[in-house]
Amino acid sequence: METKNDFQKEPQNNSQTEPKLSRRQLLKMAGVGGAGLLLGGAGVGSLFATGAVGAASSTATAQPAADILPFYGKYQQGIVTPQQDFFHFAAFDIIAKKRSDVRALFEKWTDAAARITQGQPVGDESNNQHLPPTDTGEAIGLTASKLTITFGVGPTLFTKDGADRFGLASKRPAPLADLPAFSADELQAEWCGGDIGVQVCANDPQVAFHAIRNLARIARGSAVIRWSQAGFQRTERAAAKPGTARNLMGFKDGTGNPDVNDDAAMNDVVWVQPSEGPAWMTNGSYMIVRRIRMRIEEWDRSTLQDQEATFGRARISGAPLGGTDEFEKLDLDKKDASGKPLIPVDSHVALAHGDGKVRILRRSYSYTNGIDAKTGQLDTGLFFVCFNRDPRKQFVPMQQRLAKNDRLNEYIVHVGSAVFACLPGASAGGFLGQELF
Ligand SMILES: C=CC1=C(C)c2cc3[nH]c(cc4nc(cc5[nH]c(cc1n2)c(C)c5CCC(=O)O)C(CCC(=O)O)=C4C)c(C)c3C=C
Ligand SMILES: [Fe+2]
Repeated sequence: METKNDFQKEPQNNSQTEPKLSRRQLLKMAGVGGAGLLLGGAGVGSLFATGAVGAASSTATAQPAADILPFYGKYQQGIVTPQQDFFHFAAFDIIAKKRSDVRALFEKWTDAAARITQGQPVGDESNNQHLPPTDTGEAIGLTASKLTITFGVGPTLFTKDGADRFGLASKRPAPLADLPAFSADELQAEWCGGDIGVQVCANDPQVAFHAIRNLARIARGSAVIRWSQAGFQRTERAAAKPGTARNLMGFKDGTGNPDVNDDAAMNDVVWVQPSEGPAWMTNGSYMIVRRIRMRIEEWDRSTLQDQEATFGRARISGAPLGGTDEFEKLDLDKKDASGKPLIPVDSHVALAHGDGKVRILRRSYSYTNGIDAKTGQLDTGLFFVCFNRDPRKQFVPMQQRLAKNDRLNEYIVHVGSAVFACLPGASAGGFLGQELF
């Protein structure tokens, strides 16, 4: 596919008769660093063109195949992909007015994402001394680091304040509804919503940041970042043994996830099926993100017994209480000698598990954002991410149970929330959202 972002466009006019402006003035006029780059305009374009110098020095980095995940395919990467070490999430709001502009943005984003996930710079290299570099450069010399970029569209892309902004209202799938308010919510507007959600994961934090930064740069004039959050888990290198990562409360987090290698389970839990409609969402998935702050100062003062009863699992092994192995079946009927359930009925796993019939795929990361200036407490927690086929039947009832009775609520507070319909994968030559826009 040949789509060029605004940084790749070559000047279109070589006239030498334009008034002389300093390079700095030209860059400002052109809105450099943003999509306002009016290179088609005669004056700016011509002067830039006359200044092209220098032989292009390659920024290509030899890429070990093991560090590259394919971009094109039936599904988007970053959903059933084994979890990478670092994460960067950005919610964007569209400022463009026309559906064709949104479509053009997705064409450009697809092209950029297809390149950077393969360890290539955004767009073709250019050594034009009078233009900003096409790529921002901080990933030069770095491997692709299993970079994945997963795009989703939020309910407000379809209707906002009752208005059918882009003529897409009739295409909104019913499961892409605003989440209901949950009883324990303390949501803050600055961590909520977004017309588009972009999840970036990689085994290097700079590679992940580079992706978000360049997508935002390409979007300038069409979309702006509404909020963003970086996240992490332990790196594979730091782990003495491979295994489930721990969250910031010190517990293994992810044990009870369905097996991402089990296609039947993924079709049941994650992927929107052809029968479910609309067609543009087949092989997509709904992504819920919740920014959940942990009151870790309180948590760190609670006893081990209380901590284990809160989750219903042992801290060190990760086994269900009363068991010995992390992956043994969760048996909520097991009782102690006095007839009391070994896994408390109000523990996190008991409530999340329910009858075990409704599942979600979690893909969360820890986050830390310095301190809360008002309280002096750490602003840290879990950036909860999950994928499901229909949030109304999966995430929502589960979170309703948790919000009402979960012992964990004493130590956490949900401050951010958003829901996105993650598009199906794109095929080479096509672009993400092609069926929608
Ligand atoms: C609505 C969905 C869920 C939210 C929100 C949530 C928040 C949350 N979870 C932990 C830590 C753990 N969760 C664990 C298990 C678990 N959690 C959910 C769902 C939500 N969690 C599910 C579906 C499950 C699995 C239940 C099962 O069937 O076994 C565990 C235990 C280990 C594991 O299975 O991953 C931990 C630990 C935190 C800290 C948190 C919010 C900050
Ligand atoms: Fe959980």
